[in-house]
Amino acid sequence: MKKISVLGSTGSIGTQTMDIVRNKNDLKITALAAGSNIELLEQQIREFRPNLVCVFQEDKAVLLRENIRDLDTLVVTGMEGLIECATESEAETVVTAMVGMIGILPTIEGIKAGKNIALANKETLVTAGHIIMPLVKEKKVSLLPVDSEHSAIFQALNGEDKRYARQIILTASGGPFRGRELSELKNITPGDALKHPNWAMGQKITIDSATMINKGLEVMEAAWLFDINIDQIKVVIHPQSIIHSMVEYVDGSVLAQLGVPDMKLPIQYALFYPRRMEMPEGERVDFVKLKQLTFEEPDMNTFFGLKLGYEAGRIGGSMPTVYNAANEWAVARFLEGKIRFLDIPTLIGEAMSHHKLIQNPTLNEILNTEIETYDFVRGFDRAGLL
Ligand SMILES: NC(=O)C1=CN([C@@H]2O[C@H](COP(=O)(O)OP(=O)(O)OC[C@H]3O[C@@H](n4cnc5c(N)ncnc54)[C@H](OP(=O)(O)O)[C@@H]3O)[C@@H](O)[C@H]2O)C=CC1
Ligand SMILES: CC(=O)[C@@H](O)[C@H](O)COP(=O)(O)O
Ligand SMILES: [Mn+2]
Repeated sequence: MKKISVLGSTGSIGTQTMDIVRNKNDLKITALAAGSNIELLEQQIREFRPNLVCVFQEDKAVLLRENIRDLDTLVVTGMEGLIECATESEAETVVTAMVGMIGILPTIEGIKAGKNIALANKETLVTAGHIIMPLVKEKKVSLLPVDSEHSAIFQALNGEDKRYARQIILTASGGPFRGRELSELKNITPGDALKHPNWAMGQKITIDSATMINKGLEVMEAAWLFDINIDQIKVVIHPQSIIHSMVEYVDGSVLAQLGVPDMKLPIQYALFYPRRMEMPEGERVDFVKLKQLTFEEPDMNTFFGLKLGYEAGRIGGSMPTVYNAANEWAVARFLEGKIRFLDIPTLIGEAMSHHKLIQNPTLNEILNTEIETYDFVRGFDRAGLL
């Protein structure tokens, strides 16, 4: 029986993780964490009976404590509470499925406590990969990707000598605006951008897919996970999202992982690796029905957020934090209807140009860079410069 803690249990990855736990006898939940959705969290607590839960928002934690006073589950709150869930004594693996840089500290503390990590929260690795990857080695824990592309790359590298990998081919759906010109993206609404062609996901990552900033983040995530140079990672548009990514080797051989677009497979693979578990109710790839798989070059002029992602990754240091923090701020404002779609990559570019690079930032410097970037983009917006 594997015991797991799920941070972000009420979200898209979190609820799919709970579906897997529900269908398998060999997983037990020991801790759960969420931001504020105590209604769903209470249902999860009553079903899975964890020892510990965290609700980040303090007033909601007070309410939840009251609502589950008939149970033994302990309710904690805030960043301390998230860290308690990440380090819960019985948990062997922590599923990091929170959205955003809030995941950095709990992930680091989980690793320090000897927990294996099933990583969905890509923002953590993008901003603090230089701290997390050496720590994973030092603590001899595993960090397995949940992100579909990175799970595919992991599978395509499995059993191979990585020195023979010539490049990683990271596939991208292209999002709902694939093929559009820059001028056609001016009046995009949140409703338009939330219609991903293939994947049902949380709002933030769905907007990131529409701007292709998700792919910029994923290029940096892959560089950390597979210890490979940014320029050995090539993004290719594959609108069907059936090939989840590929590795090309020096002899010209290309290994790919394919599957229907369903996150249950990479989540389950990360939880049970190296075992492959039955996915009984899962849909299968039917090549005859599919008929064709197609590929295109990404349009980095229209989707200039992706170009900025490569730039941030090449520069390194604190620049990926600026890229990520400006994006987190801008996506939240776009969803509130406060800024326009193209303001998202514009703000990232402005924040990157303004930033004074820190080469090898400490954790505090990363968190300060996040705050400074928020201040900068907020000020840029307030000054009417957008
Ligand atoms: N969805 C997907 O298919 C994929 C997602 N990812 C990555 O996985 C991560 C999660 O994405 P997704 O599941 O879509 O996101 P969702 O928005 O659906 O879920 C986010 C989760 O994080 C929780 N959360 C937010 N803020 C806090 C906080 N301060 N403290 C504790 N918990 C918090 C939310 O709780 P609450 O509900 O209470 O607000 C919710 O449980 C992201 O990094 C994303 O990029 C990667 C690949 C695919
Ligand atoms: C499911 C998953 O891993 C997402 O990151 C997905 O890849 C988003 O699709 P895009 O390829 O459109 O960014
Ligand atoms: Mn992905």
